[in-house]
Amino acid sequence: MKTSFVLPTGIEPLTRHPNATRPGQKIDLHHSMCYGCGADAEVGLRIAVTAGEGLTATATMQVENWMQGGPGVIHGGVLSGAFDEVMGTVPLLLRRPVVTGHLAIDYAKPIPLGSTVHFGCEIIGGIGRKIYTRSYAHLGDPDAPVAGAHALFIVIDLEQHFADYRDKAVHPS
Ligand SMILES: CCCCCCCCCCCCCC(=O)SCCNC(=O)CCNC(=O)[C@H](O)C(C)(C)COP(=O)(O)OP(=O)(O)OC[C@H]1O[C@@H](n2cnc3c(N)ncnc32)[C@H](O)[C@@H]1OP(=O)(O)O
Repeated sequence: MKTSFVLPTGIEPLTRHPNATRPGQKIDLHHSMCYGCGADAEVGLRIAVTAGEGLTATATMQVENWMQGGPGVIHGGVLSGAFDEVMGTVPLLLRRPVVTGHLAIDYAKPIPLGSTVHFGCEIIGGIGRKIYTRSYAHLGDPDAPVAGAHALFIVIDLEQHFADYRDKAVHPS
């Protein structure tokens, strides 16, 4: 798939954490009110990410009517959010919390409402706190991708990063 994302030189291979979620098992919820994965979110993508071998994962998302952009097809921003969620979850296989620094999406085909989007994702490697990932999406045939993505995630100190915002957090009612 065509992309203008340029990977830097010097990316080092990374290693799966020995206690990471086993292949075939769902990677634990980030939190239940998360727009990307939360079961209690008022509006959300409800994406479940399954660990694969090594530093890979898969996920699916149902394309619901509220996700419409152009007539009959998914909004590009929704797809972008889905890629962010899928790729942002995979660094949990390293047991390292991250936030997105840079996200680049390549849209190859329109995705109709009612589709099931299948995602594949892998960690390419890292440099210091920077973790590079790539992902692709298809509608059932992995040889016919409808979109692709690359992202740079930055490892954070979870407590420190959100310290100034926790009083704004919403909780399940
Ligand atoms: C979300 C909760 C986490 C829990 C995990 C559960 C997973 C659930 C899934 C969640 C999925 C959803 C996830 C979401 O949606 S996360 C929500 C969206 N993202 C954010 O809100 C992040 C906002 N940004 C920041 O907080 C800071 O800018 C961060 C923390 C990212 C870096 O600020 P910090 O002061 O700490 O570090 P630094 O500035 O020295 O940068 C460090 C290095 O990175 C390089 N760099 C930085 N930006 C870019 C860039 N754009 N292109 C290229 N490079 C970039 C930078 O040059 C440096 O490299 P080097 O000079 O050292 O070589």
